[in-house]
Amino acid sequence: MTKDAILKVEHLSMKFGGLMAINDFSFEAKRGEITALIGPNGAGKTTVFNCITGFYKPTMGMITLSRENGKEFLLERLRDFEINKVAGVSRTFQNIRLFSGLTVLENLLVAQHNVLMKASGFTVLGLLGLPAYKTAAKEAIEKARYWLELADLIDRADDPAGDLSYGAQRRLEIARAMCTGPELLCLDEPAAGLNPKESLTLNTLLRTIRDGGTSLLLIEHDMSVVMEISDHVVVLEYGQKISDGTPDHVKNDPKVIAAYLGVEDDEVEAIEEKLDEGTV
Ligand SMILES: Nc1ncnc2c1ncn2[C@@H]1O[C@H](COP(=O)(O)OP(=O)(O)OP(=O)(O)O)[C@@H](O)[C@H]1O
Repeated sequence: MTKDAILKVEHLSMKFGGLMAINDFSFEAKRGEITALIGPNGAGKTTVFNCITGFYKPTMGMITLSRENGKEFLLERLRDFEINKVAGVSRTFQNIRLFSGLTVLENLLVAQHNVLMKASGFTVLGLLGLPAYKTAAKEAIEKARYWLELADLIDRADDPAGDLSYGAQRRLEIARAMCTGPELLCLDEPAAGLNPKESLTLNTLLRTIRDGGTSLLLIEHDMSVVMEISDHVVVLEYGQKISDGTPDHVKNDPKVIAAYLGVEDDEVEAIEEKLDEGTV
């Protein structure tokens, strides 16, 4: 059975003044898969992410998110908080954005603030006495503990988030995003700055998230992570798609090799001709 697309990006363009950062870019992310968006520095990956998650309004194009219940949302028409709350898309950023003075557990409870406030009826009395609030608070703690276990952080639950190692802080950010119950999780360079052991722990966490039914879209420079865990890789160069397929397909695509090595277009064509002739 072919998987359906959770995210469809069609003819996306984004212009900054005279610079066409993204130029007629289309791709799909399938439900239940890890899709990686890769490309050399300045290729436009973060810009695409910012368009999907509502931080930028695209100059042109359509971004459709299809939820599991069949509801569809045109993300370019929603505001960033609606993309999270209504369309079920969560994201992390290149720079870690935790409350470093709060404990690890508190960071995950803050992420569930909306659910808790709703259960309180938005009143102080509600916070103190409503059974609905007590139930919601208990569920929020259970959910936080569940994600702390999976992120291998349960032993650090009561420590300030700022005391965690860099790799552990990255996992905490991902756990925090998962506490909002997304259908699509967008990760901006989750492996940046991690040591090899932390990278392996991250890979396990990301696979667990996918196997639990959440689709993932990630920007990543660390090819060991991309090739190891991605089901599907999309390659951008100068705001345009140059390759799209399985990790093996992309890894062997002369255009991708050329983009990363800085080879000229005519040299790529020469390599492609040789590949077609079977002489390389
Ligand atoms: N807010 C902005 N205003 C003007 N130009 C921008 C803006 N954001 C990005 N750009 C430009 O758009 C192009 C794509 O940048 P982007 O950050 O999306 O690339 P990237 O692939 O994420 O790069 P990196 O891998 O280095 O993070 C670059 O030329 C960048 O300078």
